[in-house]
Amino acid sequence: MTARCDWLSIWPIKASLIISHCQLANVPIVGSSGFFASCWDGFRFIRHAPEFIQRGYDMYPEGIFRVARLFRWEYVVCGQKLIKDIADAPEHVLSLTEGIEEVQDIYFTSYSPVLILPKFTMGREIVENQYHFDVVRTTLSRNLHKCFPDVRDEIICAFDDVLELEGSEWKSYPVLPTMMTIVARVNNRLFVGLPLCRNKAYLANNVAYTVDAMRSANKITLLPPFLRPQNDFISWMLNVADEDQKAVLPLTLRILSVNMVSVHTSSAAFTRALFDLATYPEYLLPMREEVEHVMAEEGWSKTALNSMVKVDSFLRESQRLNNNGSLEMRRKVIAKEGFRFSDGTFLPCDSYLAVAARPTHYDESKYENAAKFDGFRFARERADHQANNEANDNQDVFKRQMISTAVDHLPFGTGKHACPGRFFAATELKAMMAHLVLNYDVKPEVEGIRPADIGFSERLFANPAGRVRFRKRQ
Ligand code: HEM
Repeated sequence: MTARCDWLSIWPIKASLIISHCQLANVPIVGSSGFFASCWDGFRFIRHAPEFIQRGYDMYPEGIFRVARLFRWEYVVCGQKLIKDIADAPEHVLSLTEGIEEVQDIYFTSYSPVLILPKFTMGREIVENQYHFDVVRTTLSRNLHKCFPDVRDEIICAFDDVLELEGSEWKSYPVLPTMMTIVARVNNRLFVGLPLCRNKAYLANNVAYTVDAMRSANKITLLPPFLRPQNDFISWMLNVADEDQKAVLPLTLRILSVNMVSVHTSSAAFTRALFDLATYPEYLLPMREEVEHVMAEEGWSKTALNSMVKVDSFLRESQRLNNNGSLEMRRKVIAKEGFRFSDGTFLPCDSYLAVAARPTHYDESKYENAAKFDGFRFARERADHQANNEANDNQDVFKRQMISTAVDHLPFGTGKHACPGRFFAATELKAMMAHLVLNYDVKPEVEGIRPADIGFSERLFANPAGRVRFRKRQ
């Protein structure tokens, strides 16, 4: 099952690259190895990627296989040990930025527009100096406690303004665009503060280009530091940016970049959780009771969210089953000397690889009844974990919370590039879910039917037309 190279002279694109792979990468192929047959597989992959990847996973659950894409091979990595090799590899060996650039020509991954758009529209500076990601990693996460009242305030106002519910009426909403509006407002309360975060033109422009953010940044940079407003992302960036990065345009591009990386991902995750809630309504009351109980004991705070173990478990389970697609953790080997996995498999420089995330999440050896939505599976595990630790007087932290990444739980990736925004995302989504179950009733548009994800190649998108009905809690 090794690659044959005789046809490569007529392969129009990247032939030299593929030739070098033929010579060096001794990795089994899932699909066909002949030229025309693998071209055909490249096309078939667009419609049947999940089947190809699942088939490979079933054959090599602890190994690496490759599948033909239109113009290249994709190396797909499975199993705890090898995923950990990727997780531990530094950017100058396995590059996330370059791994993602390739797929952008065809479509955006959920989190990657920020990583690719810069190359074409914002200049290399934003890619080469990613200090705004360090701000996400450090200051943003550190400020979540302090900023939580703002986040909560924005959640309440945004749900009120966007859902516009009166009395006991049920209203049906397309979930994805509705949640995108809410998430964009909540995120921007933290990124640029009031009143800009509620400015419709600004929010709408965000996915295009943020003219208003530019104006706002313009005004802010004109102010002396002690007059600069608030505790928000712009002010955190101003604290660490080099002098030449404090100008309006660079700051605006960074805000745009953080918006792009955060709005789509968080709204897609919440949309899917809502589809799950409408499909399995039996989870609503237990979560409502939990939120009421925690509120009564602790009030609304970031710390109180830690006690909402059912809400946390529900969101984690929803992410497990509804990942963005079959593959995650895309990388390109950029080290000239290539990359060797701990099992000895060698991938040459310029190889593209990714992890078989969805098959991992659906693997029966990793999760009991893996294909079944079990919203409180992690809450039960947490209770067991606590009971055992009390018995052993052991202070081990429970590692299956929404923010915990692992080689068998990859919605945020894992390792060196694990999503640094997940602490904010989890805070926001848990607070939104708590607010929702406390204040609204939810039911599906069509009883028993969950809006199907839209698949393209290995990607899965939350159905943008999928609707759910809401009314004020009765
Ligand atoms: C539910 C919401 C989110 C999901 C599912 C998600 C998912 C991901 C994934 C899968 C990666 C790539 C990991 C890898 O390849 O190893 C990533 C990277 C990243 N995410 Fe998120 N993300 C979310 C929210 C956010 C938010 C809210 C922010 C910012 C405030 C953010 C900022 C980033 C950044 C900066 C990176 C690049 C990290 C790096 O290059 O090392 N994400 N995210």
